[in-house]
Amino acid sequence: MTNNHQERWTRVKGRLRAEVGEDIFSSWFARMELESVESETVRLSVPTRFLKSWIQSHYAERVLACWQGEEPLVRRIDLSVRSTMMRPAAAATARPVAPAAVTVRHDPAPAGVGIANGHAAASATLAAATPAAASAHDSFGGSPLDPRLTFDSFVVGRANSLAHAAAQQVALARRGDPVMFNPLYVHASVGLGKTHLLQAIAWAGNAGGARRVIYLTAEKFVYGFVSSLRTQTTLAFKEVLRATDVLLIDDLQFLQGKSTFAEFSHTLNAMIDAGRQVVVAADRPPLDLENLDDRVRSRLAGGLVVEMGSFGEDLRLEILKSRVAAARSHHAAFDVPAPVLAFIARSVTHNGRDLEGALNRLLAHSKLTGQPITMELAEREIRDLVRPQEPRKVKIEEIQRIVARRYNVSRGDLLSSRRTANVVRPRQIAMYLAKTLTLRSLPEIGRRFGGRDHTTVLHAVRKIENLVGNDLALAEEIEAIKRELQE
Ligand SMILES: Nc1ncnc2c1ncn2[C@@H]1O[C@H](COP(=O)(O)OP(=O)(O)OP(=O)(O)O)[C@@H](O)[C@H]1O
Repeated sequence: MTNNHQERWTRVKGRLRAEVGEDIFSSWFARMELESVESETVRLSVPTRFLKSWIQSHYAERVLACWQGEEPLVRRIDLSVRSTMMRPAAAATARPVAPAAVTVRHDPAPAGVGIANGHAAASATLAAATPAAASAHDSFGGSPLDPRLTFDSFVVGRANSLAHAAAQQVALARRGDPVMFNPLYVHASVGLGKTHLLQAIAWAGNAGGARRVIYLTAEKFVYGFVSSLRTQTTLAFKEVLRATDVLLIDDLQFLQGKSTFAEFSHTLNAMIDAGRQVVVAADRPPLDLENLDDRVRSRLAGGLVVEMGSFGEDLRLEILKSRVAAARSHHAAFDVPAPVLAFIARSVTHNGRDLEGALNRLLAHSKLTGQPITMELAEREIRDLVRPQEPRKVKIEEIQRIVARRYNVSRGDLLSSRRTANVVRPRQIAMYLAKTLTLRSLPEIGRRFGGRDHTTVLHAVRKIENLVGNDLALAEEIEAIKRELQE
């Protein structure tokens, strides 16, 4: 590599620094090095996989554009993770890492509105995301962490206060402290903050460096296990997992494969028995996880199970305000009038992701046109995010309770093996409603009705379907139960 290349690299870094600001530059690019320049390809390296994937997903185009600003012929940036084994000199001349106190903020590009301190109380005790914590986490083989997802940026409201408090407790515990809830199981529908909360625990838990906290998506757990089987290093994989103080598993509903379940079950048991903390997030309660065997399911249900409910309007408004504040730290001209924020909080009711999407559109508009955000503009921009009210989600237990009450039997009767006519018909109606009003499969419904076979459920569903076609009174009765369940 020539001096010429190095000089160019210095200028490219200057451009990058000017574009993203000193904080972001020192957090993400300070340890990036030029490896070589070969005709149209520039090869760069970073020390960790986490840095690589973060830069690739958030700054790839920007790095390329900065190179092209210096050298128009460059077409491709090839980013690799450099091995410290191969380059001992690199360690000796290591550049200063960004100071631990730097709060990493997200690139202010329209695609991502950063998040500001939404919950001031947490910030005094829980450290913010730092590259140091990220690379520690990365070296344990965890899934990539998003520096925006910290306790600081997690807004607390009625829907999530219990989950938040439990998560903080886990994050603040010290090695050797008695484990209070194990496992901590958090469930919520899509986009209500499960990943945010788990990653906040990972950032805060790893910040002090005293404990080993690993965040893994279920997908990564499967991948880690399968690839360790392939390379015959399963023992090493197990050892890494079992040597962690806190294991965070996200999206458990995606866990796949019989041997992976067995491995998950061993890991869970080994960790809990050794007094180490496990935190699991999923989109449904443990009892509804159809793929797991009963022992794992009951072990998961045996700790603290917390549901995060849907956001109320107040919480939505607070989340929006905190995001506007974060965006303003990059783009000071971004001002969303209070009535517009109130309108979004009232209309975009679905989840955190839609709220983020709504604000991103307004931010993009503000950046690209420089025009003020008006109510008219907001109504136009977020029209497709305003969804009609979805019918309330119905739980199988509720169906059983309401059907039992209406037909004057007990819920226990519905689950029992009794076959008297006064119990058989309500049981069939309840199974029919479970199939038509929930997304549960036939085997799952069978299990929830006292461990019955799926063919029994199928028979019940068909039976009631036939009856309602001919029996008006029964059809009306079932409609009334449905209305009661949807209220
Ligand atoms: N309480 C909160 N405070 C601030 N932002 C939140 C909160 N809850 C959710 N969000 C934001 O909403 C978006 C979606 O959240 P997240 O990815 O954590 O949801 P999830 O429950 O894990 O969803 P999925 O089931 O799809 O995995 C993220 O941008 C997240 O930061």
